[in-house]
Amino acid sequence: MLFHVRMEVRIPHDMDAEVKADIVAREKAFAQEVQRSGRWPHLWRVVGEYANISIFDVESNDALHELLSGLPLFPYMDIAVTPLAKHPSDVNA
Ligand SMILES: O=C(O)CC1=CCC(=O)O1
Repeated sequence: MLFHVRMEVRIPHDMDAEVKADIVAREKAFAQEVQRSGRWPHLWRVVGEYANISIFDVESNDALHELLSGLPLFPYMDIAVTPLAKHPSDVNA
């Protein structure tokens, strides 16, 4: 199942710099591990925002929730999920 996911990062401005750096480093390592597994085929920065647009390819809603809630930045992100279905005019469908 494919999902379009928008993540807006909202780290508190008063977070300790070392704590922030550790969370961001763990986020990167986790994200790259999931990308290498094939379950996170697209990760794009939204121009001008501390936000990303991602495509996930996972087996279920529950699998996506488990993955997203495992992100180290999860407590500091606003996340919007859009489930995707095949478009009847898609020549690749
Ligand atoms: O910086 C972001 O958009 C948040 C994030 C998601 C995966 C990652 O490595 O950073």
